[in-house]
Amino acid sequence: MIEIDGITKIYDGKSVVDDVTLTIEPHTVAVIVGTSGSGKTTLLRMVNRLVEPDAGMIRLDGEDNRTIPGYELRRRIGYAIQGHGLFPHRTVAENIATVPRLIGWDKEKTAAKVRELLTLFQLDADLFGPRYPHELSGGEQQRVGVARALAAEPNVLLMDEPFGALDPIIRAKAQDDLLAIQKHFGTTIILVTHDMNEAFHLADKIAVMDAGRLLQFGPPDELVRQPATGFVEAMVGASERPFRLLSMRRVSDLAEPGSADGSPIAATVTQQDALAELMWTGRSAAPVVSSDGEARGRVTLEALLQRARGPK
Ligand SMILES: Nc1ncnc2c1ncn2[C@@H]1O[C@H](COP(=O)(O)OP(=O)(O)OP(=O)(O)O)[C@@H](O)[C@H]1O
Repeated sequence: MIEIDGITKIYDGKSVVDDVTLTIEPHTVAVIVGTSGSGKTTLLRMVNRLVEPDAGMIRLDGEDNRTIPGYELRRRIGYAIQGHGLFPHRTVAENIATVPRLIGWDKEKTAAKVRELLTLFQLDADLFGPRYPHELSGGEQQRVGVARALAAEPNVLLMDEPFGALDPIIRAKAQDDLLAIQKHFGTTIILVTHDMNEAFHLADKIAVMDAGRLLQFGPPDELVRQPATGFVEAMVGASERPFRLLSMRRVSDLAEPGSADGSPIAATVTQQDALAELMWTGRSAAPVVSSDGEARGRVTLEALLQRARGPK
C-alpha cells in the first residue's frame, strides 16, 4: 500500500503539488491525469524520492519512505519514463541487469531474471539480449525499458508517460502487455499519462490533478457518474458526450470581450480543439483572432467547460 499523506512541493514560492492525499491499494493501477504543469511528474517522483517534499509524508506498506535507504528504494520501486531512458552503450541484457547488479545479485540469478523478463515481453532472449538499443524498434525499446524497471522484482512501478512515444496500435498492445505483466507479478503501479483513453484502459483508480491540487481520486466509472468538479467532468468525458458537443461548434460562438495572455486561438477552430489547447498549455483563457488576424476578444476555460456540460 502507498499512502500519500498531505504532500506538498514548493518551487519558487509556488505549491506545484499542494497538500495531496491519496492511498493506493496493493496490486492496483492508479493513473494520474491532469493539465500540463499540474504537478503529476513531481508527485510521482516524490514516491521514490527523486524529489523531496516540503511537507507531508509518503508511506510504503506503513514505512515512511524517508527512512528507507536509497538502494532499498531502488529495489522496491521500479521507474519507467517516456522514451525509455535506455543506456545506449549497454546491451539490452546489460540494461535490464542494471538494478540487480547495483544491489548485488549474482550473475546466474541476474541472467535468469533477464531471460525471464525478455521472454515475458515476447522478445527472444538469445536474439535481443546482446543487441544495443539502437538496433531495436521503438516498441521493442519501450518493452525493454519496462522490463528493466521490473528487473529487481519491485513491489511498486512508477511510470511517467511510458507509452507516449508509441503510435496508437503499438500503444494499445503495450498497454495490454503491461496489464498482463501487472497481474503476473502483482505489482502496484502509478502511471502518469495525458491520454484519457489510456487512463480508462489501465486504471483501477484515476487521480485528476489541476494546478497542484488533487480534484478527485476514484474508479473510472465514479469519475464519469459523479465528477467532483466541472474540470473533472470535462477531463474524463474526453471520448464522450461533452467533447462531441464541443467538436460541433467553433470558438467564434464563445468569444467574449476581453484579453488573455499567450498565443491566440483562431476563431474558426472547434471548441474541442480550443479546450485541448487550454488544457495542454495550462491556461484559463486565450485570445481569439479571426482568419485575417484581427482580435476577436478571448475564450475562457470556464465558458468551454460550461458548453461541454451541455444545455441546461
Ligand atoms: N526542478 C524544478 N524547479 C522549478 N520548478 C519546477 C521543477 N520541476 C517542476 N517544476 C514546475 O512545477 C510544475 C509542475 O511540474 P510537473 O512536471 O510536475 O507537471 P506535470 O503535470 O507532470 O506536467 P506535464 O504534463 O507537462 O509533464 C511546473 O510548473 C514546473 O515548471
